[in-house]
Order: sequence, then structure tokens, then C-alpha cells
Amino acid sequence: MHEQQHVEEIGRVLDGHCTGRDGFVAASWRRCVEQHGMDPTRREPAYIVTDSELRDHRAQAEWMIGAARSSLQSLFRQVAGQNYVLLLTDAKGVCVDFFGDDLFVDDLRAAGLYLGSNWSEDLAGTCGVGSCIVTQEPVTVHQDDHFGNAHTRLSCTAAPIFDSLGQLAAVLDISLLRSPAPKRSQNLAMSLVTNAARRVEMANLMAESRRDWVLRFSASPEFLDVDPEAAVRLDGSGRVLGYTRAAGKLFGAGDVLGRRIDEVLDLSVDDLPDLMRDRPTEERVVPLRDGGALFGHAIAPQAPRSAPRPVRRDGPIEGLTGGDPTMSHVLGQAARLASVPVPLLICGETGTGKTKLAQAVHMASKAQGFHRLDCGGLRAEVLDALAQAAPVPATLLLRRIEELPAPLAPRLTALLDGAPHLRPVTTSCVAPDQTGLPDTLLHRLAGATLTLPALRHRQDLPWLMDRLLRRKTTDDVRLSPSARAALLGRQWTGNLRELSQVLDVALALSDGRVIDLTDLPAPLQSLSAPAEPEESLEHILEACGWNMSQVARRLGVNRSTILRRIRRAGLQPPT
Ligand SMILES: Nc1ncnc2c1ncn2[C@@H]1O[C@H](COP(=O)(O)OP(=O)(O)OP(=O)(O)O)[C@@H](O)[C@H]1O
Repeated sequence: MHEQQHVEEIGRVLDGHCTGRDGFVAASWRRCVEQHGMDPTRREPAYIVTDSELRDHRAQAEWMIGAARSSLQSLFRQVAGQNYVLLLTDAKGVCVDFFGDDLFVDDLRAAGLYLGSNWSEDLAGTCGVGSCIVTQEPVTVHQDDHFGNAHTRLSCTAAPIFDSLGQLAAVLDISLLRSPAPKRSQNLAMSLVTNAARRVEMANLMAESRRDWVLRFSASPEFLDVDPEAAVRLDGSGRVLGYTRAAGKLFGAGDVLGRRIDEVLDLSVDDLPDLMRDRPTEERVVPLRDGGALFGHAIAPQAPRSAPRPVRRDGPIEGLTGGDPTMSHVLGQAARLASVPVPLLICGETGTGKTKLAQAVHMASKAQGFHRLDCGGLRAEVLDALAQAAPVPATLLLRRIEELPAPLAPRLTALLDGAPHLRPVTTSCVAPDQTGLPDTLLHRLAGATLTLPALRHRQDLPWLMDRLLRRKTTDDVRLSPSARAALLGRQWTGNLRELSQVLDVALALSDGRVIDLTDLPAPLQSLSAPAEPEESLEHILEACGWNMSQVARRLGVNRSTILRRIRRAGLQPPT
């Protein structure tokens, strides 16, 4: 089409005539003139940002460039030799990454298809990237769809890439310097670029979700595990923390973030373990609320939420934490002090692992013997017997020193003075100044004081839960997401002792594969509070006439969970 005809067509569109252009192209032409004040006869070359501006744009888009790189590389391999060029622009339209054939680099540069070109509509006029940013949809801007006369030889197909919070993060554009006249010649380019954008969103969501559940969807079981179409990232209670564009569409209108998965799908968070890879793909069906279904693939958190990198675990002391910063600091001190025969006082709430640490210190020390005295109800004869024992270098563990009967304090002081081969390692549930010990004794016990954090303040609770579970059972027992979330939210006034006991109870009550919310004993502090009357499963089943779908809806879980609970409760339908 001649340049003059192109200019005249733009004029006709501005006058309100329909010329057969796509609606978004006509709308863009109008914006170019009416909002951006552009002249249809313009022939301006592409706008290139300065080197320092480009550095800023690239720095801000660094994470996206990283997430997109392998997808772009594989896309470029698919179109190699066909004169396509790939541009990744940021959400403002500035090209921050580029793949093109070196042979045409001068032509590409002249056409503005290069690093640093700015393809926002207000600078470049109607173009693939600019229209994609405005419409937030994949578009092809083919030849004289472009506004003005500078870019009418190009064919540009662009797809938006959204971050996991639903914000436009980048645009992936595939352009041709010279293309066949029919616009439909770019249909394949459209399919390539939209698939690549979907994969970049998926890669980005996966990289962000190592500490959360991910649920991926596909319409076909064959592609579910290898190339899913959509994905959401979920917290332990099933709330959406992030999503890919396609998953947003699946969730329908409204805000996706923060919604619970069971509000949208016929699926509860407790069903996620049933959708993991150990089940055949065909069985991993996710019923949709509109009666349809997709195949689902749930991926459990790979690293515990908020647990930092674990410290070295090569000794009995270092292995007591999964990377909690306070614990790591205290254990670092303990490891250094272990081989120095100074008296240690270990403080902390009941059950925080003081005795365990004292034993670990002994193991890491050079002491040969180990004596353990529980100070509550301690008798004088026991101290006397110790005073008579052979003088072998030994650790003297004094548990709960605050319970030491007051009359025994001078005797214990005398024992320590007379037996320098005994290295006292003392535990206390109260702070040193609350022990009620005379200063003479306290100074002989507290050469260094180590204070262990309460479990509710530790960041490695998920690691501790998994470790204790693994130690307690050789079977592959998992915590359901809601059970895990409930445990993470507890106050743990009994600390590690309480955690250990709760897991013992839960293991005994569970079906041996998954520990459900209902398998957990009530937290101690809630036992005294009047409990909310809760409808029993049996009662709900009767009220719903044993209709599983109704029961599942009422309880907000899916049918397989109900069937599991019925089996476990040993309930039988009425005959
Ligand atoms: N790092 C750990 N990993 C697993 N279990 C632990 C750990 N630390 C402590 N425990 C378990 O927690 C329970 C309480 O530990 P410990 O007896 O060391 O606590 P404590 O602080 O000395 O308690 P108290 O002051 O009430 O005597 C024990 O059953 C112990 O096995």
C-alpha cells in the first residue's frame, strides 16, 4: 500500500469509518493522533534510550530477563533461519533483551529492533509491543497496521507476560523485517509467542514458590507434568499467593489473590496431597464449579517457609537447628565453648531442648564421664557419693537448678570446689537472677550463659516438624496442608516436648499416610476454653442423606476427603 493511501486510511478511521482493520488497531490510531499528537505522515525512526537509561531498565527487569532467557533461547532455536527477531521489553516497552540473527544486525538496528529501543505507543505509534501493553492481550501488528510510515514493513506479534501478582511485567515480541502480505501468515508466530510467555510466567511462579504449595493445571493428562497450562501458588490454608495469567482466567472475575482455592474449585487444600506426582495422572482430576474438570498436579513446598539456609550439621550441637538465626548463634557459641572446661548455664522455657543441648555439649567435649542430677528433690547423699567417686574428667549435668532444695546449695558449692575434674553444665527454666541460688553457687555454675529461644519464636519449626516425623516413623507420612498450617500457628507453650507429643498422637490417630487436621490433639491452652459445638461427621452425613457431594460442599472439602474420614471413623451408610 502506498504511503499516501495509508495516511488516507488513518484519516478515514479518525472520521469514524470502518476500514476492516482490527478494532484494537483502529483504537490505537485514534490514540496516536488524539492523545499522543502524532502526525500520520510521520517517518520517525525508533526511539532509543541512552546507555545509562538502558542499564536502569535492565537492572529493574533483571529477574524477568533471567526467568525468560531459556524460554527465549528455545523459541529462537525454533524460528532460527526464518529471519525472526525476538525482543523482550519491560512493562514500559523498552527492549531489555534481544535475540536476532547476526547477519542482519545492521538492518535490525536500523529498524529499531535492538536493545534499548522504546516501543511504547506514545513514542513509537501503533506497534506490537505498544498495543500489547495497552490491551494486555497478545496482538499482531502487521505491516501497515503500524501508525505512520516508518515501520510499515515490519510484522510484530507480541504477548504480555504477567508477574505472579497479576501485574504486567514484560512483553515478548517476535518480529519479521519482511513478511508475506496476509496477516494470517503470523498465526504460527502468535501461537509460539503466547506459549513462550506462558512458560516464562510458569517458570517465574515456580522460582518464587519453593516454600509454598503449587497447583498446576492442564486440560490433557499427557501434558500435565511436562507443560501445564496454568498454575497457582498457595499458602498452607489454601489461599492464593500468586498465579499465572491463564490461572487468573480459570478463577473467573474478581480478585484472585487471597481467595481460597475451595471458593473457586471443588477442591480443598487437604486434597492437594492426593494430586501429587505419586498418583497416576488420569486420577488427578480437579472438578471445576461449572461442571467441567481439569487435571491437577500439586507440588509440596520444597523448602520450609521463612527457614533460612541450615547451618553446618556436622556435629552433635550444630544438628539441633534447621537454620533458625537465634538457635544458630547460640549453638555456635556452645560449639566453641564445648571443649573449654568452663561451667555452662543453659536457660530457656520448659521443653526448649536444654537437656538435649547439655548432652550434645558433653559429646563434643573431652570429658570422659557423664553424671546427671535432677535438682528437684535432690538428696545430700547423692552429692556425697559424687564427691567420693574416682576423679575422672566428667560432665556434671544439673537439671532444673531452680528446683534445688535451698539447704543443698552450700553442699553443691563445696562439691564443685573439691572436684575440679567435674565440669558443671546446668539447665534452668528461669533466668539466672530468678534461680534463687546464692551468688557463691551461681558464679560456680554460670561461667557462660546460653539462652535457648522458645519454639514459637523459632523460624525452623517446619524443619523440626519434618525431622521429628521422619524420626518417629519409617513410613512416608505427610502432614496435610491445613494440619501443617495449624501446627505452624500454635503457641507451643510446651516447646519441643509438646511438639514431639503432638506428633506422637497425630501419628497414632492418622490413617498412616496423611496427618489431617482432625488427627491433631487440641492445643493445651484451648482445652480450658469452652469449645464451639461442632457438628459431627455422622450428623452431617445423616442430614445430607449420605449424599457425598452435598456433605463435601457443606464441609468445604472434596469427596475423596469425606470418604477417607468416613473410613477412618468406621461409619456405615444406613441400609
Ligand atoms: N533438636 C531437637 N530435635 C528433636 N527433639 C528435641 C530437640 N530438642 C529437644 N527435643 C525433645 O524435646 C523434649 C524436651 O527436650 P529437653 O528435655 O532437652 O528440654 P528441656 O529444655 O531440658 O526441658 P525441661 O526444662 O522441661 O526439663 C525431649 O523429648 C527431647 O527429645
